[in-house]
Amino acid sequence: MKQKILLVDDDTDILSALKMLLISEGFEVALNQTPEEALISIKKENFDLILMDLNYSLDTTSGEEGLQLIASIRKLDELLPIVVMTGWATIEVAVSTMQNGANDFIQKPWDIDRLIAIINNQIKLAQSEKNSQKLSQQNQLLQQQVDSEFSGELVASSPKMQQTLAIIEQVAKSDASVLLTGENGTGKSMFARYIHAQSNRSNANQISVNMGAVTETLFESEMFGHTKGAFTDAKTTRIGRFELADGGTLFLDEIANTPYSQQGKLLRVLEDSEFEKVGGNKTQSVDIRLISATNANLSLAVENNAFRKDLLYRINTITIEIPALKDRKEDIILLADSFLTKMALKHHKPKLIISKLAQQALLDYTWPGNIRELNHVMERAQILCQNNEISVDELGLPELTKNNNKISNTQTDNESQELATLETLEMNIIDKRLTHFDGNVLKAAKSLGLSRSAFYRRLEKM
Ligand SMILES: Nc1ncnc2c1ncn2[C@@H]1O[C@H](COP(=O)(O)OP(=O)(O)OP(=O)(O)O)[C@@H](O)[C@H]1O
Repeated sequence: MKQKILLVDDDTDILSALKMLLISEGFEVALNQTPEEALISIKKENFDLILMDLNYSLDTTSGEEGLQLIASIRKLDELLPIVVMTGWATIEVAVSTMQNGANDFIQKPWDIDRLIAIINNQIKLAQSEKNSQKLSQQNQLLQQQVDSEFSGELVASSPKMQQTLAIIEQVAKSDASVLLTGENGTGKSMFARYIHAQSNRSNANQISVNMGAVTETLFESEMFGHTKGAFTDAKTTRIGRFELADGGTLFLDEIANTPYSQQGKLLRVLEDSEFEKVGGNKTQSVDIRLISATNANLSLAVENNAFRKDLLYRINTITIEIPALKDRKEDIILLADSFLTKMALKHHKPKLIISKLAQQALLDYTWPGNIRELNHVMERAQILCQNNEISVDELGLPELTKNNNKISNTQTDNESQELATLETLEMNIIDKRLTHFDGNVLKAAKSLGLSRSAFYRRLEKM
């Protein structure tokens, strides 16, 4: 795509000469004769650079109008390169324009090679500044993902998971929108990452958004970004998640929790692949592959007017149900074992083994919290284990805890059993509420008198 330069000068001869020169150098060019026109153009269109005069009204030489224009452009966009031209260059003027936010300065009549070199340099610099802003935001998000999630190998040996994996691998290479459904902790986020890694976009980033954690008021700013000054706290331009995911994959987790009032906006961007930053009126194009996940029944949510039907059709080109752990028993011991391997490596300790009885207990349990719960059970067992073999008691599984009078001879054991019981109670209540409210975190949290973040903290603990 050609780079676009806005030329601002009251002298039409200069505009024509520069236009010819820049077009011959491969740029696209737009022309304005006044600062007012220039500001309107900049608000409407994306430019890669502004090349501008300092004086506009007849007989003025103060440069005041130009300096004001620079300041106004900077309020709209901190990174847009501005190169100033003037016929009476002095050091003071140069310093003053730079202090007001211009990036470089050239004297009229211009030296063609120098002008082109300045333009190319400034465009490159701005581009790399934009990229580094984008990268640092992407890094932050990716770091959060890496910190919060198990990054071990994917266990999927059961016939059910083999079937699911075959579909996932087939779908991954296409650009189709994928909706992953399944209970909490079944691995939807993990499979979203897997799909991205297997896709043709794997060299670009996958950006995740937990839709349940985005507040209604900040929804647009979070998703589409905002311009500097768009609202009181908008001190700098912010890049939204759509823009960060450009060229890659956008993963919308807990999609059922998208505030209803924002669903129309989300749909529009998904359909048009275009959006505007909050406070800006320039349209930006974006190229993303969408993966969404939910543990809610979205068709029911549509019937209850909690989820837009048209949005559902847009996100569910392919729906893949990730089976609950109780329906893929063949994976349980393999998963438990892989968690133990990972923990042993992490803590530089010998790997523990699981006794035959403990293995049977793991197979008999129903795993309402699925793989996340299994991970936590193994983590706790690793801490409580007295020797190198995990016993049934040390698993502390809920049913066993309730009926077991024989265990807990030490005080530590007693405490951990009590903790297990409380955790279990809490987990059961949270699970029931989530099922009752069809996976709607906000409603479930409210019904328990908890804030959304307090509820998420507990979910995370589970
Ligand atoms: N097949 C798998 N092999 C190994 N680990 C897995 C597998 N599936 C899930 N996990 C691990 O289980 C945990 C829960 O998985 P994940 O967060 O992907 O579930 P989820 O379905 O997205 O949960 P939620 O609905 O609560 O967001 C993570 O630590 C993940 O790494």
